[in-house]
Amino acid sequence: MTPGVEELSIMGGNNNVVPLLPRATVELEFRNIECTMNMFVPNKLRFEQKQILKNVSGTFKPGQLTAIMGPSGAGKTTLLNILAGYSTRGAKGEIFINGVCACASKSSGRGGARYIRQHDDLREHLTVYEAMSLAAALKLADFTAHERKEKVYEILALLGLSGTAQTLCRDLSGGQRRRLAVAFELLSDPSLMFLDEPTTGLDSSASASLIALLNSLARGGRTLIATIHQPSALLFEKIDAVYCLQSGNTLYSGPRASLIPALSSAGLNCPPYHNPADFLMEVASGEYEVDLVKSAQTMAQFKPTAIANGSWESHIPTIPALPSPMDIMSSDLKSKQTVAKMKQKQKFAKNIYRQSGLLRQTWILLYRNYLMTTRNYSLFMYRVAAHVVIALIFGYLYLGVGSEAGSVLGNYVYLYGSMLLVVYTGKMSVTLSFPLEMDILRGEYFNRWYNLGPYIVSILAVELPFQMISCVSYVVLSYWLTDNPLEPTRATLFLATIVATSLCAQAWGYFIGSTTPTRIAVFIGPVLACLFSVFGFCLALVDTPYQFRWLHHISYFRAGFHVAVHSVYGFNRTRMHCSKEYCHYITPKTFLKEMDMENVDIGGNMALVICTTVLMHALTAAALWYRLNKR
Ligand SMILES: Nc1ncnc2c1ncn2[C@@H]1O[C@H](COP(=O)(O)OP(=O)(O)OP(=O)(O)O)[C@@H](O)[C@H]1O
Repeated sequence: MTPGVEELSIMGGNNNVVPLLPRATVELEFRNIECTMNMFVPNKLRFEQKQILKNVSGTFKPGQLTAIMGPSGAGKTTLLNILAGYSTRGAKGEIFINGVCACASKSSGRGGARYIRQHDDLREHLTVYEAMSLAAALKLADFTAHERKEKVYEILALLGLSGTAQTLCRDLSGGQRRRLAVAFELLSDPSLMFLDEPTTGLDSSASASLIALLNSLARGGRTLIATIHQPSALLFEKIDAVYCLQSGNTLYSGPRASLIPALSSAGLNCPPYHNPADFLMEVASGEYEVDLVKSAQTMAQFKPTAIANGSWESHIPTIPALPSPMDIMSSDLKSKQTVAKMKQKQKFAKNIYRQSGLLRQTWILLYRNYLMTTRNYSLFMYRVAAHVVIALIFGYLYLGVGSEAGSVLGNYVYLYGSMLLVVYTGKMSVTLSFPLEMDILRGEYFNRWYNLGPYIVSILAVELPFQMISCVSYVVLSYWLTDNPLEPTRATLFLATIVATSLCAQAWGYFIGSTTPTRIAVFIGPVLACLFSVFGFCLALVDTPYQFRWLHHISYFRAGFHVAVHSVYGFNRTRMHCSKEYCHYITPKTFLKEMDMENVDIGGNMALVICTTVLMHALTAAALWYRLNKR
């Protein structure tokens, strides 16, 4: 199959047409796709194999909007995910993009495919224009700022979103959210687009306008494939081709216009004035007592020439089609200026939709995070306020214990409590929030907005300072209230240890959040923090059973805590003030000796904390890469 070449244009609101490029059309063919998953059967307490797709084949053509239909659980999303390369677990078979074979089990965007998921996770605190501009900056490296701006406005106009340009994404309606999700991907003008249930949750008018839009995009030469549950007759008319699944088998594959005649050929006659889509779903759900395997075979042999004179669909009202980008261009191409502009663009047609470089991506993502943070600073304020409140409470409970020889154990508990606090806040804030971020990251990464490295840097560049500021606000206040030594070396070392340990816990939080489902992460995080905290606080190394000593050595909590205690009582601190008759720990050295902290290797312990932090971030990056690339 030779890819056709289409010339497209999208018109801006100001009649200033920026021609889009000659774009190869994509024909997608798939053969013998199977999908088998291992499912845990609780009653039998074992895994069993479930075949979700059974040898399905078909072809999706450019210039058409194809609907994958079928009853719930028929395998629509599974097929869409495999075809898009979005999730290919358990898949087998062959997929051909313009005749070039790609293994179905390989997870990657097929032929630059874009995938729009059912849950359009948007960056809620950006306006529509900001979100689009930032996406354009990431995706369109070779466009000038002016061209990008023009293109953003053109696409917003095309999708009927011009009026919402300054609206925050969180305030958009369901239909507008879906259209914005499509708008993001149109920036790079993909030839192949997959949409998972784009109309779910929309009312009939929003669904109609979205399907009309998809139809007009398909007319521009794109191959559009969408899973659709049960379209109304009005929506169904806007669909060009239907691929119907029934329990993992193909029931019907062909033009929408041939559906009813094909069903008739298998003895399944759609009642007059009945929505053909509803009828198809009733057949696929087994409401008619027919052998569906035989019916599917008969329909597969049906030749479209047998279509009746169209009377079967004459009762369906016609929706006026949106002007397609092709139509728009054909009229505007008359302008010489436009042709010149197009020729100029054609020179670098192959690279025009090049993703930005890594440094630029980092910069754009940092700016995006900065914008979102400034709009949603309450979260940051709550976090700092919580640390300040705890500092005041601890400061009040342990007031002045740091300078008093009789209160050394009280101060020891304050130091332990401080360490525990920063470890928990550092870890849990990201352990729980990162899984929410995963979904949106998965979508943007799959659709090639950016690389993983810049994304991680941009996230850490916001989270690290947040946690540092929170820790500093806690330490400064509580350390002062507890009257611990204010000598610069001791105070700085204490602060540095607390911050470093908190950041290490945060790195653990990222690792747990990126590798475990939230339900498991909520207890794995605290359990690990608790386990590590035991070593070094209540349990000296000599008292630790041999089989657990490795935990003592790798515990970042122990390392940080020992340095913190040493910074307060070590470095030959002189005798302390004793307001009682007898103070056992009047010499700080006695206390350190009894706590098995007399010889703390400051450098070694700090190195352990820092290396663990780096290691956990590296493991998080590796885990994320694996999850995003091996789907
Ligand atoms: N990861 C999985 N492990 C085991 N079974 C799965 C998995 N994902 C999907 N399935 C099963 O595969 C079948 C098809 O699922 P799929 O989501 O593709 O159906 P669908 O046609 O899109 O359904 P719906 O319209 O309800 O979304 C279902 O029975 C589902 O339980």
